[in-house]
Amino acid sequence: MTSPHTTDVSHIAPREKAEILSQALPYIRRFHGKTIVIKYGGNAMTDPDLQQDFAEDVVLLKLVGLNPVVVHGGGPQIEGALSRLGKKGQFIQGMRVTDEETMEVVEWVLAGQVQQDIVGLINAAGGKAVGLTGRDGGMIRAKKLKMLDKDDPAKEHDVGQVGDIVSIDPSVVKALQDDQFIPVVSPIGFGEHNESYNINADVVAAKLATVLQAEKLLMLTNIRGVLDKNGELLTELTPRRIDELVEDGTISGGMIPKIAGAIDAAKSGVNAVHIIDGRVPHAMLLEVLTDQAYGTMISSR
Ligand SMILES: Nc1ncnc2c1ncn2[C@@H]1O[C@H](COP(=O)(O)OP(=O)(O)O)[C@@H](O)[C@H]1O
Ligand SMILES: CC(=O)N[C@@H](CCC(=O)OP(=O)(O)O)C(=O)O
Repeated sequence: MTSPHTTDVSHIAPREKAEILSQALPYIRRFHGKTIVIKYGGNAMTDPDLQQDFAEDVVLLKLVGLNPVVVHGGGPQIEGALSRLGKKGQFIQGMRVTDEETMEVVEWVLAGQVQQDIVGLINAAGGKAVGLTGRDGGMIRAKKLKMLDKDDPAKEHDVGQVGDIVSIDPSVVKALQDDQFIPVVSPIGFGEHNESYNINADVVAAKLATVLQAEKLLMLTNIRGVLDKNGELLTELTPRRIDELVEDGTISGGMIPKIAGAIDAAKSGVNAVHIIDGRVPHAMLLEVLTDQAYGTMISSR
């Protein structure tokens, strides 16, 4: 019997199943030993069945010889915790304005709850996940983000303890990978005086992919990819086209830091950068192990 969320494949004959599996071989060979950074967005992780699929896919990729590194978000989960405290999140250009109390909530929700949920699911699926924040192993050094208004650069917004990445030392991630662990990273950095910073998870994923010289960066979100003004999926985007779409307001909100991170990673040598729909079961396997193109691919030029 299949579990309620699993697609029923009992009608497929064993020979056909074997054929389907064997078609993954060229991809497994191509990506064997390569690092794949997966940004798991807070909006993509709201369905428990999809979460389980996600964890199983991460384990499968690891067991066939790839090196997945998960960077998770948790925007909606932070929002839920804030509202229980009677607070409402405020965003400027896709970044959460983070006062001291909000920072405490962010650390607690991301590192204490979301990260540990993902670690538990991956471990239950047969992997060996280890949760980390940017503090662990001195991984993510940050400073206060200076945010200039996008329309009037003379104007500055105070977004509180939002971090701008100063440097990433990936040695702890590499050490874990070498020992067959799957790192699960929360987007929290530390400053000169040991203060914590809230960093957008897309920004962390993109920078980590660059520093690790990852083969791929997959950003799983709650939408088909980047859409144009008419709601049509844009399957490939260049930096120039992206500038136009941000300029005319087609790209807004949480898509701004995502697309900015995606361009940075593509320009810095990450071979393939994709924004894909995390609501599609096994979105990651489809993208990595089949020739099917999904979502939006961001090119470097
Ligand atoms: N042009 C666009 N195409 C697609 N999504 C967009 C666009 N502009 C803004 N968005 C918004 O960006 C959201 C994805 O960003 P975000 O909510 O931060 O997701 P995540 O939690 O996965 O990081 C979409 O759900 C959509 O509301
Ligand atoms: C500075 C900033 O905005 N940090 C984000 C961190 C979590 C995140 O990025 O979550 P998603 O990937 O689900 O959007 C926040 O506080 O919501």
